[in-house]
Amino acid sequence: MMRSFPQTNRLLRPSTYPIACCVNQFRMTSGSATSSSVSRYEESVRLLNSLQSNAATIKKLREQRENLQAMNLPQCRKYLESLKVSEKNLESLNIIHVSGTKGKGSTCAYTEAILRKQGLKTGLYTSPHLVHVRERIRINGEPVDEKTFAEEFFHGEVRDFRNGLQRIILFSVYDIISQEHSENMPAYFKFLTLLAFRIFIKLGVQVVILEVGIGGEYDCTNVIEHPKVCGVTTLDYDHISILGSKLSEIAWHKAGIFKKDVPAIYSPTNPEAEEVLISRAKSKSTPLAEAPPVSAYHFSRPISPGIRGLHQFSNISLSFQLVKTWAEKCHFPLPGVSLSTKIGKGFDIPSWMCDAIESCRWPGRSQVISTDKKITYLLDGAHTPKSMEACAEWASEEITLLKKENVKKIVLFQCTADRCPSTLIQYLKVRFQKKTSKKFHFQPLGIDQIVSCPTQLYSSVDKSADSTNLNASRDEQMEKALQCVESWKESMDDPNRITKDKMKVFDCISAAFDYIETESSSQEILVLVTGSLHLVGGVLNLISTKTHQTVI
Ligand SMILES: Nc1ncnc2c1ncn2[C@@H]1O[C@H](COP(=O)(O)OP(=O)(O)OP(=O)(O)O)[C@@H](O)[C@H]1O
Ligand SMILES: [Mg+2]
Ligand SMILES: [Mg+2]
Repeated sequence: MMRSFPQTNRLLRPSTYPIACCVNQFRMTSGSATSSSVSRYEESVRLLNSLQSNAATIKKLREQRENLQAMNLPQCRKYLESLKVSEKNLESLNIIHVSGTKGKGSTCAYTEAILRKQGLKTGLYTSPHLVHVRERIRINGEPVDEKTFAEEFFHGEVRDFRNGLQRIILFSVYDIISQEHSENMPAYFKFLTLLAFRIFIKLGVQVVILEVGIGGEYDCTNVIEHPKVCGVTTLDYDHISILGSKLSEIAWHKAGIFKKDVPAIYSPTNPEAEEVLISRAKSKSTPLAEAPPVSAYHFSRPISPGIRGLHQFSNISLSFQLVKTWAEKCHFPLPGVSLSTKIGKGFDIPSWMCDAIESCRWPGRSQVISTDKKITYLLDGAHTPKSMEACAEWASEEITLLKKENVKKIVLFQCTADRCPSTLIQYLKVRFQKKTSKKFHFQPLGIDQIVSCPTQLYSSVDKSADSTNLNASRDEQMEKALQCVESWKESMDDPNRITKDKMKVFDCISAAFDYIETESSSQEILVLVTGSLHLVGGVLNLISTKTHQTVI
């Protein structure tokens, strides 16, 4: 059924496409970098990857972090100005802005799925990607197509023959930015954020769900000044070298997205972090509420959410709050939902909303894939203490449900950036408490072997591949892989019984994947892939190319 919007609702009218352009008198199309053998899309990805900072640059930048962080937003404003993206254009996107440590992507995915169910044209901006960089920019839940991505990226041009002079007018993001800011090109994430805004505006989406990259206060998504509602998901320890090592410090950054008179809702957190959220909201005149437990809602029927795991219920509750608050602000009626319910309180969840929650797909998070090679993959991109705990709990339940208790279990694990292998890996061994018939008992995950590798897909780097990540050096990642297997051994009850053949390190994901496939020729195997979303993405990439299954 097509949905018609209230005529009076100015807010939901799609914006007009900004005619950002710059004139290049000198460049001729024949001189373009696109050759017939390289598609325009591949060329876009190669240029995008050239904006990634390599490991050595990141180290250098770290030393000047304070200054650089503060520069981020003023720079973004300059780029937007060059692109002729006005505050009004951004406001017309009716943005829902989401920060937090864990569950941002999942919360955004649920929020998007619900609003799309009501016929809205949605834009969704998330990070990181699993296989294709286009996954980060979604239109109506689907990754933006290659053509649109490439067109907005570079070599979008029209010719102007006025006054007998041929002028080429550029309108794509890379062309404009590289012409006007050649000395100061935005880095990868910043560039993608600008590109996403341009694509959303061009396609006239009616709502954008915008995931923060890192932190909030200084994140380039925070260039938006008038979101409709903000959300803060579960807080945990991550990016501590940037955000601080206390939850209260982390909360300060996350609350940086709060805006005057724009309602914000947060998932429950510890008292110190909550205090910071509340005081920052107060100083910014932000109406703030805590999302209630999922039991506060009245579901019209039992549901089986599209993203598995009990931890997802806090994300679901937050998405309900974001949707309802957004609808209220945009005067967009939600059938079966009373918009007058107070923010932070439970409300009736009609059956169409249950359908949306069930149909939501967010690969790489609590995902199960069985291949015909006698391998069951459990994939989850957990990479913080809380998410590793949630992952272990989910994996253990899944193993029981799938009746794979007695199957050989391998963990394919890597931990990246400033995260600590020994802190994270202990959760895989932890025997968590499971409640059965009013009794608690401990259930081990029963992992027999660990495999680790850098999060690089192949041993040689292809700079035009979507999966290219130059942020960490191969040597650093190999070092981390060795630490991972050692930490796993140390976490065992009897480390001396762990033999070398139970601890494998490979130089790329593909080599690790081939090893696991070979192992499965003689026995059934269950593989838990976790510790990094880049690792999970690489494995999904290999499963889909090698087994031709649709996995993302
Ligand atoms: N509410 C939660 N509590 C604990 N762990 C969670 C929660 N939601 C998601 N996770 C875990 O975090 C991982 C990443 O989920 P998701 O992509 O939703 O979060 P994110 O905040 O976008 O993460 P990233 O930092 O990678 O952008 C999942 O694989 C899952 O293990
Ligand atoms: Mg993160
Ligand atoms: Mg994310």
